[in-house]
Amino acid sequence: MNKTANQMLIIFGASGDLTARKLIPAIYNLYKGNHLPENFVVLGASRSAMTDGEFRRKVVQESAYLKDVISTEDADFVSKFSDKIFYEDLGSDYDTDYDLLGKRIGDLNSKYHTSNQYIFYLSTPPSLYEAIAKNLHNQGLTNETEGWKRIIVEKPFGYSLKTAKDLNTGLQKYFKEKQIYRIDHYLGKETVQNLLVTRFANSIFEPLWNRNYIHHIEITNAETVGVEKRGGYYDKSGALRDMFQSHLLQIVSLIVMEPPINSSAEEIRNEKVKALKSLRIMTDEKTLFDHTIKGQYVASEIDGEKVKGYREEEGVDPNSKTETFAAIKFFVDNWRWKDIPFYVRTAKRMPTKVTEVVIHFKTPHHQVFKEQDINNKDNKLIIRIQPDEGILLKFGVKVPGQGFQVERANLDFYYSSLSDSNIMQAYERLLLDAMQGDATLYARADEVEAAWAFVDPILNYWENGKDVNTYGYSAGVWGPTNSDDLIEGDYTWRNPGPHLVDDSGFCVIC
Ligand SMILES: NC(=O)C1=CN([C@@H]2O[C@H](COP(=O)(O)OP(=O)(O)OC[C@H]3O[C@@H](n4cnc5c(N)ncnc54)[C@H](OP(=O)(O)O)[C@@H]3O)[C@@H](O)[C@H]2O)C=CC1
Ligand SMILES: O=C1O[C@H](COP(=O)(O)O)[C@@H](O)[C@H](O)[C@H]1O
Repeated sequence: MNKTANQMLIIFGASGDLTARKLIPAIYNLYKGNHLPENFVVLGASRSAMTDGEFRRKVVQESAYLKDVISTEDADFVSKFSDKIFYEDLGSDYDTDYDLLGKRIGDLNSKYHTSNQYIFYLSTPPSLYEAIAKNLHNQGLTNETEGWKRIIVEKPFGYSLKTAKDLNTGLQKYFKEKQIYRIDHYLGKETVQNLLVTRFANSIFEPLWNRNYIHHIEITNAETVGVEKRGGYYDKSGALRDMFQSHLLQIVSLIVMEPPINSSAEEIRNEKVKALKSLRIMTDEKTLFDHTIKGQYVASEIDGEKVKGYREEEGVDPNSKTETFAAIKFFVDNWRWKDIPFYVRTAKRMPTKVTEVVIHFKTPHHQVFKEQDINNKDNKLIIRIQPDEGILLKFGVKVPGQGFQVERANLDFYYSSLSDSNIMQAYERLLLDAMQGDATLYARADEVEAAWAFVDPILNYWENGKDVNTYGYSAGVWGPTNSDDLIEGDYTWRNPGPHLVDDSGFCVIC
């Protein structure tokens, strides 16, 4: 394991939700797991007026996200952790001079020996990224003559291809690309990283991982929750920008990519960029009409409880056409994947929370056993990203008795069965990587732009095209009924339950 050097983490937008809900709990767990260096401090910065003590109380002692954890800890231990946290009020906006902030960073650096090594974490609206970068630069805080400097930026990284390019250009005026870490918390999930290992550390899958053996690929990302308190943000974003452009295209790139020559950040990211660039961009309205479906949840009852429709949510325009369901069919124009359809859907207010990838293999080219029905014909490899993380291979076995009746059996692996199943949460893993200077699990500028290049025409069509429908679906079902029509042939979406293997699943033949 790499050693983590002395450093300071400076969080902008520190008064916000992400800092309290994800960042400070992640840092706490890293501290507890002994992953932080001896000389390490966190400095929160935002416009809200707070003292160090008030900020510590907000994000540690009184934090709803740490309360349960710290209640079981020794008070001294918690207090030692709190002592590493500081706060600086930025004044009325993020684009004034940073003299006071610069001085505070300098003072903390001298007192706590953080070796002029700084990570700036931008947990603010993206419209502030360039101004923050410029002001840091003006303070000499981007200069690496003494100690490295890194900047982590949160999603959404852009609103379109153009805005993503503008953001890249804006940041690159003040930071070199190697200093910029674009976070995508799905890349911090063990099971997403395991896509690389499953493919490239085994010789049994890769020979089959192509158009000769794979019939189609299906990815489902479903959440039971609605937009919760983020209606204002979500209504301007929608499922395609919120989940598909970032997290799901990251997963797609790991499935599509060619083997990298080694596991370095640059080699892996080079292959991911090539993969994203090979997605066939849909330009004509007919293809966009046939291959994309958008939907929106309407009021319904789930388990006897009334659930609001999307348009009734706080912060949402009552006439909104923003999608809470998106399903896209697309092709990949390269040697490996020619003509193999990919189906990806993401949605809120689904029956269960699940993210999984299903690789559907082709049926044997000659049918020896005629009794096999369509659902039992194809071998499937199901890679469960969350929850009940694991992998399931479905294959045909003979039903005992006369004749050759074929049924499906399961070969399964669960992460929970590993002896060291203490899986680091995504933000912990990603923060630790950035602290150690490993950008493998962060998106590079060209990667983000390639993803936007694919998504932009769909968004343009959905926003301005002819005959675009936003189909309603009741909260608690698997989206608009016509979303099954997207899938070619006799196939439908696999609508999974909360567990990798469903109720009938643990028997050998099922
Ligand atoms: N919360 C989450 O689960 C996730 C968040 N993100 C991203 O992380 C970033 C931060 O998110 P989150 O903490 O939820 O956001 P919040 O709105 O809760 O916090 C952002 C902070 O930024 C400061 N701020 C400055 N200008 C503005 C402005 N115009 N509008 C709102 N806040 C402003 C505010 O602090 P002050 O007024 O004190 O300066 C605020 O506390 C965003 O880019 C978001 O998209 C990404 C994934 C998940
Ligand atoms: O980035 C986001 O992700 C969450 C889903 O994350 P998960 O780790 O719980 O799968 C989603 O709810 C949110 O809308 C989106 O902004």
